[in-house]
Amino acid sequence: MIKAIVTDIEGTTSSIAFVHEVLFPYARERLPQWLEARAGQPAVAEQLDAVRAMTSEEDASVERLADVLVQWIDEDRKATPLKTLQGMIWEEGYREGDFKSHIYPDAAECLKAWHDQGLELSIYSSGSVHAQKLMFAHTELGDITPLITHYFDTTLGAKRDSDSYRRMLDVLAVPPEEVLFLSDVPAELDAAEDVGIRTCQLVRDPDMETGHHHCVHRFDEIDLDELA
Ligand SMILES: CSCCC(=O)C(=O)COP(=O)(O)O
Ligand SMILES: [Mg+2]
Repeated sequence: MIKAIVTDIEGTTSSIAFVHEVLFPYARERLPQWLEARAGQPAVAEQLDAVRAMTSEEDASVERLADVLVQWIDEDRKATPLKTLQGMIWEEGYREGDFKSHIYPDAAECLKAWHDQGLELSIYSSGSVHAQKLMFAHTELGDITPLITHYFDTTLGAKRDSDSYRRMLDVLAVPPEEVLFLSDVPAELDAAEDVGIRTCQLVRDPDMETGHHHCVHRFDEIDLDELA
């Protein structure tokens, strides 16, 4: 019986277009000036040092690091310091009312119904935990955060690495066969399946790559008994 559900965000609860056409450009456009103004703040300086370490450019200027980070945005790199900085910039966007986040109505409705049935709901995204909380607090359909227990990001490990799901199970403290992971990316589902987690692929777009996992188009097509 499924007792805990963990869901991906981009392409699963929320549209890829919102992430790639609203969030990423918002951060990309502001990042150079934003960094120049805040590079001395400890929380920002820590991330810039992490980028220096990752690129082996120990003496890189803030301007150089901004170029690296913009390139990482363009390559959709899931690097933890980039994701942390993006979350800080998006916080300003949400606060200023520049955008609200997208969530598919079927996802919002099912998360609410599953929560009301007593299932424990968690998120696993490459976006930072801070960015995830902002995203679910500011959806077009209201604040979804009261439904969510755990948030996992790349500090857990990469989403295509089975060890990340092993660590997740330690936190969830639920046997793997009682956990369902939802994602639009077969490689992420493969990694979860490797440790015994049940899987279901969201295929929001007919052109999506599929694997051998059970597929649905919407959350309300998910039959928890069938997947148990
Ligand atoms: C927290 S919303 C921003 C999502 C994001 O930055 C991203 O890279 C999407 O990754 P996901 O693992 O949700 O596909
Ligand atoms: Mg995804």
